[in-house]
Amino acid sequence: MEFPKLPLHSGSVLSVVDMHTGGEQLRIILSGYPEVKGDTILAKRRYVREHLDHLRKVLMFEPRGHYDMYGALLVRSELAEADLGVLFMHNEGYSTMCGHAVIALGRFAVDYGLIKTPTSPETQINIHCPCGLVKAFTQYSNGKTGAVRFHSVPAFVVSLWNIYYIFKLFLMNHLPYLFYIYFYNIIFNNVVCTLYHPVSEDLAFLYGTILTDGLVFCSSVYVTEVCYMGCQVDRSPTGSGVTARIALQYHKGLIGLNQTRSFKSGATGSVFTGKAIEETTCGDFRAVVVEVTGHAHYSGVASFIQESDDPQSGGFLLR
Ligand SMILES: O=C(O)[C@H]1NCC[C@@H]1O
Repeated sequence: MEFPKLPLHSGSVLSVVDMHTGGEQLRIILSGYPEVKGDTILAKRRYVREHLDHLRKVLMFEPRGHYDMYGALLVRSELAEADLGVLFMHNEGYSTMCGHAVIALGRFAVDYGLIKTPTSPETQINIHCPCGLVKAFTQYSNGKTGAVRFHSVPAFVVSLWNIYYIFKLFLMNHLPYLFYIYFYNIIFNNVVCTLYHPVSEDLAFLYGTILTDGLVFCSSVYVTEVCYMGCQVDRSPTGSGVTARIALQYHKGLIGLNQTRSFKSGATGSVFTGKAIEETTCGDFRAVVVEVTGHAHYSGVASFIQESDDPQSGGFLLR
């Protein structure tokens, strides 16, 4: 059956590539955004929050997205060693680190030619995130990209570049979605503390809560649940959450350098691995660099439009 061609739409078109990492969606914006101003990545993050937030809602909210949608906007980085800069977005605003997005972008950067001469068996991609420079390494052979591992920014206890609360609750797999939302609300409404970050005030906020199965003493597969900002539930084991858990386990002496642990998402069963690879510092804190590995896949390509007479074209959320 042949369909007639749609008439041309007026207004701006936002083009995207959709991927997912262990089930967690990433919408990568290809075109349609105006120039993002700012001399640094953190200034650019402030700029999009102040001037372009309507576009985040168009792409993250319904009817084009949904409550748990996640997005990445590629921007120029001020760092000479960066191959690309990225701003992350979700239902509430703009996060500072996102591991599942870095894993997806590791493939995307090679497949979409952002890296001019990819190397085998791995290609390094330096991704400038708001939290700092994250090095991704993408498996690449015979023109095909595969698994991606990345080296985090320094992670430390009691706070992290992305700040997480970690709870041991001896959870069973696959608890109802509403349970996580309920738990998240209890934590976020009752935990009160002042957070400090040695590098930038922009990074001093509570990013998420992690519910764990409590299996810290053995190396079997863990269950990790994350209810993060805006009460979204991550479908993947959460790259920054794995970073936080490895940093905590290293800090407690439960693991040594280069000891790999596996983390399974309680939501979907997808797995990331993580290990501490180097001791370092962040301000006065003793910190570690963590390597996280996972797989991402493509799920779609789309062009989104807003019709001028559509009262809901700016997006809305339903839970
Ligand atoms: O993998 C991660 O780090 C992220 N996934 C969604 C929320 C977190 O930033």
